[in-house]
Amino acid sequence: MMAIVSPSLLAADFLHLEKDIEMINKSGADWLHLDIMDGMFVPNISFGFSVLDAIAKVLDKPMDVHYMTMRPEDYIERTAKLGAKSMNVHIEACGERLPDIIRRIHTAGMKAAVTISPDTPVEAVRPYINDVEMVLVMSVYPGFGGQKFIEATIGRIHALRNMISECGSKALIEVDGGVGASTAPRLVKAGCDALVSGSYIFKADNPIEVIDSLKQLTL
Ligand SMILES: O=C(CO)[C@@H](O)[C@H](O)COP(=O)(O)O
Ligand SMILES: [Fe+2]
Repeated sequence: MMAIVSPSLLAADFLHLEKDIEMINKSGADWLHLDIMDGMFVPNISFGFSVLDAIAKVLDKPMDVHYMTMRPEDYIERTAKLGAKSMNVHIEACGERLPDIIRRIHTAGMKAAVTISPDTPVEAVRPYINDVEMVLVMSVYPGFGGQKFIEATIGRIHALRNMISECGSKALIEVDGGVGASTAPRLVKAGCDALVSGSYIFKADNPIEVIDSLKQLTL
């Protein structure tokens, strides 16, 4: 099976977003990854619904929305209205509200992904592993694109892959941060199903070729 590729729009040219969305539509990308930040959960602010609404009108690919916000549950219905495929919420932000948030994401018709930052033990997702469609593993500290990949992520992916098979879960594993030529093949080998990649794709001379090269990585 080919790797799922989800380019992260955070690294796009925000003055010419339409051009980048058209490139994504033409490319072999499976999803488009959209990073929402609130300046509280992470020390940065990205973009909000006015931008998401505009993108939804021209995008042909499913939206993979990554909420780096303290209260992602306040935006479940609006995210579903956009037509988003999945909503990724951080376990560190949701705490004991997580089971209810997962239920509400499902009721709104979306897939739910539980997301873990680099310092959160993989074991923290075990209670939810049979309730979510995906686990998003951060391989950088959330908040900014273009950071260096944290090597310990490879071992975390192995551990998560084992947990998923032990529990008979169907959850996909997605990884986000510093994914590029030297890290992607090792991540896929360790058990990742889906690769989020921002700078490596959008800063390339030929992003469509880069997306294809990531897709060629077989699971
Ligand atoms: O969620 C985030 C950052 O918080 C990511 O989605 C980044 O946007 C990935 O960018 P690169 O590390 O691939 O440049
Ligand atoms: Fe992200």
